[in-house]
Amino acid sequence: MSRKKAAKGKAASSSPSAGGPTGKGTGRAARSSPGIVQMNGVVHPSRPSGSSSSEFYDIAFKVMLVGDSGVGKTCLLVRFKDGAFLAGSFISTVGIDFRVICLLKRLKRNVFLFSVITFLFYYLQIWDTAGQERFRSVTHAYYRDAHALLLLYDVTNKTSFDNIQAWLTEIHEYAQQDVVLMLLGNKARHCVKEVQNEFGVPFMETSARTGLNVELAFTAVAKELKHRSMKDPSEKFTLQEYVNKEMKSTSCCRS
Ligand SMILES: Nc1nc2c(ncn2[C@@H]2O[C@H](COP(=O)(O)OP(=O)(O)OP(=O)(O)O)[C@@H](O)[C@H]2O)c(=O)[nH]1
Repeated sequence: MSRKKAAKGKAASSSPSAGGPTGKGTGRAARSSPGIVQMNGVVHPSRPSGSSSSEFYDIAFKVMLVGDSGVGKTCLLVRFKDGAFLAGSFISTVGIDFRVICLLKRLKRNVFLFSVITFLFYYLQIWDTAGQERFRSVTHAYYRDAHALLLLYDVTNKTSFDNIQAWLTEIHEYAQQDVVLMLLGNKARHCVKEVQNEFGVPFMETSARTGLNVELAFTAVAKELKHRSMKDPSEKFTLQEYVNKEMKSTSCCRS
């Protein structure tokens, strides 16, 4: 169990399969009562009451946060899940931990003369890994069934940037070939509208401290995963284009 999480009373897991549901349509297994989804001790609001279950379906994806120790993986996850910044002394993650986050998408369809609103639930099972070298063999085991990887570096720490290539090599070796990959430059101090990167993977800057682009990073990955799972070739979606468009349309200069 992660010391960091233990200190904060969060659940942790010790085996790659202990996380429960991943993959399309399996996110319902741990629902305990109407309105509540409980997965490994983490409780989330469920579907709106009074709605027919046939109107809904769930998709669960396993997303992993990887990158050097101290780049802000845990803080990014906490910012996304709780909307707060973990300030204070830095306690490194030990091993691996995960949290389940429910994203709700409102879909409007026209059926005859009526507009039908349905809700699509995505369960993102987000795994926070230890960045320290000594835990690398443990985290490799979890890459295999990850649907998406968010690779973080710290924009204020050149070594963490220099290590990206090594991380990419590792990812190509252990993760699935079609894994969704996104590079995040965390601890950004300014609003960055659009940045190119030399690694040929979708990229954006984030700040767990201010919240800059944090939600966008996760929702963009969820959208890409959803798009792939729908297998609808008529619907074109490009992760980098989506991110660039969203960044242009939002006023993100908050740091
Ligand atoms: N200024 C700033 N500091 C940050 C940001 N994100 C994280 N930090 C700080 O960076 C330090 C490391 O953050 P963590 O989230 O614990 O780093 P980690 O990547 O999970 O580290 P490991 O668990 O060792 O892999 C902490 O002191 C955080 O407060 C950010 O966006 N801006």
